[in-house]
Amino acid sequence: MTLPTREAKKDSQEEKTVKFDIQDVDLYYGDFQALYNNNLEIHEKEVTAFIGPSGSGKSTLLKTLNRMNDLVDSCRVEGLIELDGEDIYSDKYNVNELRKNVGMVFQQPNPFPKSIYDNIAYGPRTHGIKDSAELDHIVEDSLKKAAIWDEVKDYLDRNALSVSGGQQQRVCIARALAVEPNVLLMDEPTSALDPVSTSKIEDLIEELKEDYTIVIVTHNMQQASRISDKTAYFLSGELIEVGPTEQIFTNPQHEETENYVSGRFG
Ligand SMILES: Nc1ncnc2c1ncn2[C@@H]1O[C@H](COP(=O)(O)OP(=O)(O)OP(=O)(O)O)[C@@H](O)[C@H]1O
Repeated sequence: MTLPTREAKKDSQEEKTVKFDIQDVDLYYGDFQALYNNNLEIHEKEVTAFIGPSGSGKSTLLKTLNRMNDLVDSCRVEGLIELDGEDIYSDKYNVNELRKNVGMVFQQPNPFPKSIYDNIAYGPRTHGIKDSAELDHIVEDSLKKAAIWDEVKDYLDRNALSVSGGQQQRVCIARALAVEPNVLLMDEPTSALDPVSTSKIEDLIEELKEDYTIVIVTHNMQQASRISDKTAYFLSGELIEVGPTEQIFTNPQHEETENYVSGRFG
């Protein structure tokens, strides 16, 4: 079921379309409060980076955006998170549809122990696509979008776990793209990769933002400054500051942000 969409909200100052509108979000794991009153707009076809020290809540907020946190029994979310103007935590919201629209890529490349082809075809098949020519087309198109087609096109039957870590991560990105999401969530997608693979993924992210809204958690501040349009700084579950990346790195408004981006934190 596709939910009706209201006219997308625009950010009044920037005239950008708001993809996610996060309002007054508190999140608890049992008695422990991990997020405090987070308010944030994520704009369409931009890269938004979440930065901050370990345990500050970056991954937790990221996972609220496709309800991955539903898998944690003790987790409770309060507040409002809208995607294209619809409350994604409403009882009426279709979570399968949400996860199709909002794909996720993790820190450790996690291809299925199957062929490269079957990794990419898995999602489309579960959504009912059986025609082999159509699947072939989706596999090729997704691998091309993830900038790995040329490297694997002659080895599509090879087990995805047998290619390099950097290639595995691009296979995982292709797998996420195969179900035609419009948002990609990336949780430290390059932290397990060497510098060359990291640079390939960064180039890819730059290309993908033409078509997708991307939210990336990263510990690498140079990476955030290289690839993101907006940066959000988190500390102890609070969103301290969000703004254009250049401003956050050169002229932050809060002392805590300044301390972190200048490396004086701790
Ligand atoms: N499943 C869970 N159950 C209980 N507490 C959790 C769970 N996941 C995260 N937490 C806690 O919530 C807080 C925020 O964690 P989170 O992983 O979101 O931080 P982070 O900023 O992404 O950290 P890192 O950079 O180390 O990945 C931490 O105190 C963490 O221990």
